[in-house]
Amino acid sequence: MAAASPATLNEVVIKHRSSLHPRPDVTFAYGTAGFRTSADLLDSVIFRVGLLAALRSKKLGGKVIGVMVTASHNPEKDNGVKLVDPMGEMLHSSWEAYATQLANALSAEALIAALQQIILAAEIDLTVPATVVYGHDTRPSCPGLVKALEDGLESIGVKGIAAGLVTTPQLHYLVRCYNTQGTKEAYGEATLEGYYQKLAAAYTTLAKGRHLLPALTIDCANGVGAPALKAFSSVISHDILPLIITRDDTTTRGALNSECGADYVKTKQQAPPGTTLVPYQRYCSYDGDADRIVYYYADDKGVFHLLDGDKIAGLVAGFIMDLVKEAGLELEVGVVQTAYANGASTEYLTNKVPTTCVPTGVKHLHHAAESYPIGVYFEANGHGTVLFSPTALSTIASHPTPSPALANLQAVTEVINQTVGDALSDMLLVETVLLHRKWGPGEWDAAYTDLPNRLVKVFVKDRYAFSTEDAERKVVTPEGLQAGVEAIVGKTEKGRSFVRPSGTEDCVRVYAEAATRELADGESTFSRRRALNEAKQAND
Ligand SMILES: CC(=O)N[C@H]1[C@@H](OP(=O)(O)O)O[C@H](CO)[C@@H](O)[C@@H]1O
Ligand SMILES: [Mg+2]
Repeated sequence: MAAASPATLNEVVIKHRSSLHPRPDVTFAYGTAGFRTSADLLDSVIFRVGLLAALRSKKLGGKVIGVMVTASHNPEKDNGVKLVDPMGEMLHSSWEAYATQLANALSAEALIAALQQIILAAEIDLTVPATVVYGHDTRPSCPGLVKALEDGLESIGVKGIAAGLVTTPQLHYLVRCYNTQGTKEAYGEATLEGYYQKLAAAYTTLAKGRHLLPALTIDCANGVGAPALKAFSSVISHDILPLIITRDDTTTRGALNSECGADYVKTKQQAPPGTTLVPYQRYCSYDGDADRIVYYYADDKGVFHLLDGDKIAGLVAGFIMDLVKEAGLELEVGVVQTAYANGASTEYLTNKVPTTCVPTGVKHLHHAAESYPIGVYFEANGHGTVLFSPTALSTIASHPTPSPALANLQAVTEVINQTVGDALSDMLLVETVLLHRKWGPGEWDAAYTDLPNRLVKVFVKDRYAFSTEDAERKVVTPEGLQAGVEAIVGKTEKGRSFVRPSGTEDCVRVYAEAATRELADGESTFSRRRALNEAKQAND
């Protein structure tokens, strides 16, 4: 057992170390994706995140807390950091304000005062030993920022466990493994090798006796997904999972997320330039930290088709429902989406399963999915996973009648990363369903046709002038804007449009969909103009 820590902060050490990580003249906010901005502004923030992670671990009785240094799909010059709570979930929202408070403390003295306030407010016993595991993506700014994090940890007397280069979902996996080892909820071995072996074993079970699909081509966004996927493919037989790994250049400066990756493909609705799509072959793209995935293919006319998070949710939910039924179990499957889910997907899903719509951000989806025995959640952009409740897991494990469906369901619980969306693990689940259904991308896509849609950014003076309700589907302020949007939507066939402030960028997002491309474009133009007009008045 680790020795107890001193009951007070070593203020001299913290002040001195903090002076080595001076704060720039910028206001920071811990948002939907933690702190994320230009990498050259983050040194002080990450030093302070080290302090906060240690406090969080102490608060939770010494449970292992995770810190991931990444800026996901952002350009290479950016970076970011987020904290991971003990079961591999996002930092509890009640602590986001503490993170913001520490990041914005103006001086070393103010930092100490902020720490003391948090210790008091959260009733933290400093004598509890803390453990923090941390990892990073492939950005060139990571080594320096990780050093700042280690300085933060050391200055509060915490050693930390370096996980090194990892995907975001691998870090979440490790955190959960550390905190559950030796218990009946043991999630796996707390090593990358353990992660790869767990997924490989589950997929091997699921693929057994099935006819192989042609190779899947993966665009790794020139990010950390590339080394992870290579490590994974070395532990699984190529005969079971033939892969063609592309966009795997993690050394050329500027290559990360540049004209490739899940965000590029989803936003541009096209394959990365230079990719020749062979009709009806499967392609997928990860994002820069490999927690998102989208699939796509070309039909025989060469037309591009996107199979995004909504399509994955539909595919996966249908498959799991069938397995549950075949295994003779009674477990409800529910799907969680956000307002960005294509209206056609929502219509398709609500006819089959209970669905919930929640505000943008994984923490909202994850939380809502926990209320179902089996909760499938996906953002349209490809971030999502499947959660099995403890009751569902024990029902599956203890079911008295063995069957292939039961064995497959059990393997699905292992192949899917239940801590957070995981491109690699989601990919294995999609491949599983296609194998079992004997489907190519065309058959998968046939479930429903997406309504044409448009997502645009609107730059306003103050995005905080925009507030929403009804899971962000209605804008409350600026006043009058919602009425304007509704007037346009009312006149549009299958029209739907909403306006909300982004939680990660300094802009307002406008989404519109309609029966035809022309109508969707027109609707988005009107909504955008209305948003600009109302914002002008609200911001003046
Ligand atoms: C429309 C869209 O894709 N929004 C993204 C984006 O959030 P915004 O609040 O829209 O900036 O970043 C989030 C964090 O990565 C992600 O969860 C979300 O889906
Ligand atoms: Mg990501």
